[in-house]
Amino acid sequence: MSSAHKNLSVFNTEGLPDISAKKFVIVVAEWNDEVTGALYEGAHKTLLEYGAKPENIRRVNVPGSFELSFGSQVYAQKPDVDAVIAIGCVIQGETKHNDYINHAVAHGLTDVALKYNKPVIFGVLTPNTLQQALDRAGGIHGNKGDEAAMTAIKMLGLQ
Ligand SMILES: Nc1c(NC[C@H](O)[C@H](O)[C@H](O)CO)[nH]c(=O)[nH]c1=O
Ligand SMILES: CC(=O)[C@@H](O)COP(=O)(O)O
Repeated sequence: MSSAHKNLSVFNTEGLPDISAKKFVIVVAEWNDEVTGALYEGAHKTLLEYGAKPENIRRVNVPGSFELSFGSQVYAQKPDVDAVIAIGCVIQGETKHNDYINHAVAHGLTDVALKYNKPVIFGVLTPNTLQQALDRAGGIHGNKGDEAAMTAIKMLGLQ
């Protein structure tokens, strides 16, 4: 189902775990920072809204989305980190570069989550245009950052 038919900021909030003692790291790609900044704000706001403490949320920047996997691993390996949220926006260009980045990040983040047995969330937009990104970073389709944060919360409820 596309974001046009399921708003990214609307979710079922029944049965959520207590995250008041949970520690989160949000790794943010600096490329397309107009978009990634809005995604970060959405994720940060959502974590606070559902019970995380401000002092338990840390932001870390990396140059681009390709670096999200390594940046996430640096923090996922820390015993006191409960979940990592990776934030990025990879906009299609003239070449296939975006495809290589997107596939690398998707696989890389999955590998980190499985290696360190903790949630590592794919909060990466992969739009064709900047407008599609803006529509999903607090625009008409909601905020992917909200969704990424809620996903982290729900995955912590599995443990
Ligand atoms: N074009 C985008 C990039 N490109 C940069 C890569 O992510 C990476 O930093 C570089 O290839 C060096 O390893 N990154 C994005 O996040 N978004 C883009 O649209
Ligand atoms: C995803 C990218 O790195 C992209 O912005 C690069 O653009 P291009 O494919 O036109 O070189």
